[in-house]
Amino acid sequence: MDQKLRIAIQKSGRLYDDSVKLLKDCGIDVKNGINKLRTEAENFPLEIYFLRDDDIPQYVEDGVADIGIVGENVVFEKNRRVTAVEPLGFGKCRLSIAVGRKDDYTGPKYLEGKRIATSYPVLVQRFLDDNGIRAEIHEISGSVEIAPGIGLADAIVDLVSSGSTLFMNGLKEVDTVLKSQAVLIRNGNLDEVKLALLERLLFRIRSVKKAKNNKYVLLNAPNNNLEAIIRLLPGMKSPTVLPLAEPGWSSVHSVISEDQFWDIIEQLKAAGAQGILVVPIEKMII
Ligand SMILES: Nc1ncnc2c1ncn2[C@@H]1O[C@H](COP(=O)(O)OP(=O)(O)OP(=O)(O)O)[C@@H](O)[C@H]1O
Ligand SMILES: O=P(O)(O)OC[C@H]1O[C@H](OP(=O)(O)OP(=O)(O)O)[C@H](O)[C@@H]1O
Ligand SMILES: [Mg+2]
Repeated sequence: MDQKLRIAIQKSGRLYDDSVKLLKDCGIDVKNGINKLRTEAENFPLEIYFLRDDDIPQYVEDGVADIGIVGENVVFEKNRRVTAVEPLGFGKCRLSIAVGRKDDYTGPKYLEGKRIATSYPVLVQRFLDDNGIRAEIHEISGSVEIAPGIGLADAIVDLVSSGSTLFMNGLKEVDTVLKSQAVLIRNGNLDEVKLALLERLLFRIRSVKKAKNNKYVLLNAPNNNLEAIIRLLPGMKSPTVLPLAEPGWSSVHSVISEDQFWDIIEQLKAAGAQGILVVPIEKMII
């Protein structure tokens, strides 16, 4: 039987939708029957295990799964011997310290002698050690934001993205212990066949990521300023330039990265570009 790469992803929760979508965007069909914890992709040699995210680093270290998708926060907390191969750009959050809205946090020293509730005792202890602080850690597995309000702790360390959970519970974010996003991790001892499958998958993941970070741009440029406009547009090799039916004008096609996008568009307009169309890219193979 041909070997399959075994991937562990979260069964349900914050990373589930994006993990399945990433595989779909890579052209891999994942059929997840309700409550089915294991499935096989139809068009790629991939077997998918649906697990609690906390367990994924251990499964990958033990080689029960070859690769996994999990938050960096969990990878660092669990401290398993796995290799992070690719950041995935979703599940972005931060592990932050929060205290009561009226508390006067002055810096890490504020935590000296205090009680801290968290689901991340390892990362919190490391933060305390790095800052030379002694404090009492209360490990709880969820609903951490409730702890100060019910007298269980003076401060918490928990995941934050919009900050609305903290706000709803009368807390404020005062310091960040770790910034995190979902990553692809792998077992350290994959054989050649598995490594080749991983390379195929990674190639697809990188193409999908690149496409998300870039836009296809089409615009009309006056020929008398074409050189200046082309200089603003690097493109994958160089921009495509086609003559328009109207004399004196050209159609210019190119690719712009998301982070430079608005800057370049403003400069293009200033250089006389008109009818600028911006189109999402589905895959980008370089
Ligand atoms: N508010 C958030 N915004 C963005 N990403 C988040 C947020 N909260 C958590 N994450 C990321 O998603 C991961 C999974 O979060 P989730 O809350 O679903 O975990 P969980 O409750 O521990 O799930 P499980 O049942 O699998 O143990 C976290 O480890 C983190 O990497
Ligand atoms: O800053 P916010 O956008 O409010 O997000 C923060 C919340 O998100 C996560 O919980 P989640 O909603 O995933 O629930 P869970 O802890 O029950 O898994 C995290 O544990 C926080 O409680
Ligand atoms: Mg969990």
